[in-house]
Amino acid sequence: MTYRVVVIPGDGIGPEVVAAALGVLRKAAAKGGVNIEYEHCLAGGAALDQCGEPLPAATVAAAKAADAVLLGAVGGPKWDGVAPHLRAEKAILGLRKALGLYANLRPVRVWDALAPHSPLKAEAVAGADILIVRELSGGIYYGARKEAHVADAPDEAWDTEIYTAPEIERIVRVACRAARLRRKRVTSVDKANVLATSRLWRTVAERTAAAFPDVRLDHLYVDNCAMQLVLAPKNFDVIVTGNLFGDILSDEAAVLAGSIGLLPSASLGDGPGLYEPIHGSAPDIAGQGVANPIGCILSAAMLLRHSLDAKAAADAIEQAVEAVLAEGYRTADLYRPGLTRLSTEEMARRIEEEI
Ligand SMILES: NC(=O)c1ccc[n+]([C@@H]2O[C@H](COP(=O)([O-])OP(=O)(O)OC[C@H]3O[C@@H](n4cnc5c(N)ncnc54)[C@H](O)[C@@H]3O)[C@@H](O)[C@H]2O)c1
Ligand SMILES: CC(C)[C@H](C(=O)O)[C@@H](O)C(=O)O
Ligand SMILES: [Mg+2]
Repeated sequence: MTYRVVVIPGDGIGPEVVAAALGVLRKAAAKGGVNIEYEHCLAGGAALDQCGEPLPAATVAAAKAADAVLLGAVGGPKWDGVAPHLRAEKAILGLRKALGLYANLRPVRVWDALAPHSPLKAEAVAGADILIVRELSGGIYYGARKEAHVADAPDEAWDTEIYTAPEIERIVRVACRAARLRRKRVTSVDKANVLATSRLWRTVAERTAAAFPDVRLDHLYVDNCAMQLVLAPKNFDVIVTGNLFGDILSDEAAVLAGSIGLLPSASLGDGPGLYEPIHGSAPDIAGQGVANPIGCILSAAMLLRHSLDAKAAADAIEQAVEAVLAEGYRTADLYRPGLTRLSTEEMARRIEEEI
């Protein structure tokens, strides 16, 4: 059979890391006998420039009809002044909603070769291996808001956080199932000392996890979690949390790994999955060929594993990344004297060769 993958390069470093990841994906798929047809689509600022809207209907239709979507990143200062409904970031939020992607898996793995790169103590981060399970289709991202174009000088704005019990149940189930395949611990993160949504979250998390007696559930307030993540990252196995807290904690956790350019993600629902690095369009380094493509490359590995049932090809990519890092190859974000510095494209080619 032939799988269909929609490719959305997006903006800034998006097209650079997606080109790199596609080379690696093609190599791993060819070696593993996985047939893939690719269709390139527009979203974000690139779509706004070409079609006048950040998420064209054709992109949504193609994504819905595909087996999976690989996305780079969207947004950037060029489009920051547009009306709220035209913001490039709306493309991501719209796509997640249209595809019903409620479970965002953000694995944070500290590769042995990179522990010394962390600004934290190498012995504190070495071996840390955390899976952040972020609720992706609800919460404050999608609640009602009062919003006006800043150009109209509004004097008030608000956002609303809503969570329902079924939304919380299904994401906690995802976390518990994932924990069963790992170290059987789930930390649910909320702000239940202040927020009503968090108090519901905590109650429903307890109730849901009771059906997984082999999994140990504990709770942390998000402010404490932010601190514990950098103090004692090895105490975490699976973290399950809401949309906004998951967004923030995953960028923080990238510091453990050494660079945000390393972290992949899978966004899953009942249809095609969306795979993207957790970083943004990095306008400060776009166009220089220095972006770290590994987050996007590992997202392609997650795509193979979760949407194309191609575990061996996914493993091959992850092993190649580990080997290339162990051999001392680094993009600019992780470069140190004595190691070998590679461009975005060179890093991708090195990983392809390793496969
Ligand atoms: N999924 C997405 O498309 C997504 C995610 C986050 C941010 N954004 C958008 O991206 C734009 C820029 O956001 P930001 O600057 O806050 O976050 P960012 O993640 O783009 O960049 C933060 C910092 O990390 C660095 N960085 C990011 N990716 C890197 C990589 N692969 N290799 C090396 N360094 C890397 C950047 O150079 C920058 O210094 C904004 O418009 C934002 O809304 C999009
Ligand atoms: C671009 C933005 C909408 C997005 C989010 O907040 O979900 C990003 O930060 C992410 O982490 O994927
Ligand atoms: Mg983010």
